[in-house]
Parts: sequence; C-alpha cells; structure tokens
Amino acid sequence: MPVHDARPGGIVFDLDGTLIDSAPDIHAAVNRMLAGIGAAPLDMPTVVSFIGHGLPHLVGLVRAHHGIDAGEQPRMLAAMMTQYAAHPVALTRPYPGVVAALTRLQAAGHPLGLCTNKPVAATHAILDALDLSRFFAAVIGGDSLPVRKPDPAPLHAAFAALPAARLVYVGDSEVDAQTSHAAQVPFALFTRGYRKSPVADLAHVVAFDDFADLPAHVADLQHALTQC
Ligand SMILES: O=C(O)COP(=O)(O)O
Ligand SMILES: [Mg+2]
Repeated sequence: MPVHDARPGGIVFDLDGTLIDSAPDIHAAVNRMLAGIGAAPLDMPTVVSFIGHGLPHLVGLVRAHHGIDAGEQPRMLAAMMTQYAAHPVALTRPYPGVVAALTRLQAAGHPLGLCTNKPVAATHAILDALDLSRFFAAVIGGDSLPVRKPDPAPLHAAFAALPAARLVYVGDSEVDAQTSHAAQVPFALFTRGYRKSPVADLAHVVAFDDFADLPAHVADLQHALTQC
C-alpha cells in the first residue's frame, strides 16, 4: 500500500483528569465559593462527578445539588471563577509520566495541541505555572468558541491549528469520547482520570493507565496511519 503521510501526526490532549489532576483545586474553589454564600461544603467525589462540561455547568450542578435558585447562577459562577483564579495550582500536578511523555512525543516530531472545557484564561495560567505551555502549538478552552465539547468544533479547531494529519485525541471522560466520535478522530482513553462509566462503555482505540505507555501507543497509531 502507498504511504499516505509519513510525517508525525498531530496529537491533541484534554487537560483536567488527563494531563493534570486538577480536582483538588477545583474542589477547594467550590467550597470557598459555597462558604461565601453560607452553604455547606461538598466532598471530593461529588465535585469530581461534576467535572467535564466546563465551569458554568459545574456551578449549575453544585447549585442544583444544594437546591439553590437558578437566579443565583451568575453570582455563583463569578465567585467560582474568582476563587479558582486565586489558587489554580496550589494542589494541581501533572499525572506521573506526563512531562516525560510530552517531551518524547514532541521530540519525535508530533505537533501537540490542547482542547479542554476549562476556561482558556485559567488554562493558560495553569499551563504556565506547571511549565507545560512549551509543549502546545494550539490551546482551545471551553470559552474559546461559542460551543464547547462534546461539540466537535473545539477539537476541529485545535487540530486545524496543527501542521499535520490528525492522529489521536487523548482524554479521560465521556465528554472526550463523544467529542472524538463526533469529530471522527481516534480516541485514546487515560483510565485514571474523572470518567464515570466503565472503560468498555467509552469508545476508544487505545486505553492506558500509565503515561509511560503512551509513546508506544502513538507509534502504533502512526504506523497504522502511514499504511492506509
Ligand atoms: O472544566 C471541565 O469541566 C473539564 O475540563 P477538561 O475538558 O479539561 O476535562
Ligand atoms: Mg477531562
């Protein structure tokens, strides 16, 4: 078979629950926001179950959980943004092996991008603070476009900014699997993130629980791409 495109393909990553374990800071910000209105704190698993569709959606779920009127949404969202912006990386760290994997993939010539539902200003602040910005040629946040994941448009935008064929989207959640499917991009599932469903219920071409294994999976996908 003729070689379709031998150049290293573009790889786009999700952020929360994929490259970084950000739930502890999101949890802390939620509870500071709730304390500010005299509401009871939420435990970590509850907040983790609310992550994935962006901060406006998360605040809506927090509000519903406490039975707070929808009219409070704008004030609560503004407070959440303020609280999160105040301490975005106090407790947030890349998952083990992430920096080494990104370094290897970049050295192998893969253009790298990011597509997250996190607001883009907070995304840049976190990437800068954790010294991750240097890896990404494209960063699309939850408010970069009028629509967010699982709409495929943000993922299309991230890949469009990379000078390469679309190789794979790497994410951790139901939203990411749906987005990949809608964008018709192969999906690699990091299984230690914030998903709520069994691995088998999320359509994927690769599932992995250790970033040390990702470069080999990518090499296999690249091989398949160049053979088709
Ligand atoms: O902000 C969220 O709710 C989820 O963010 P993610 O898209 O990086 O997982
Ligand atoms: Mg995620």
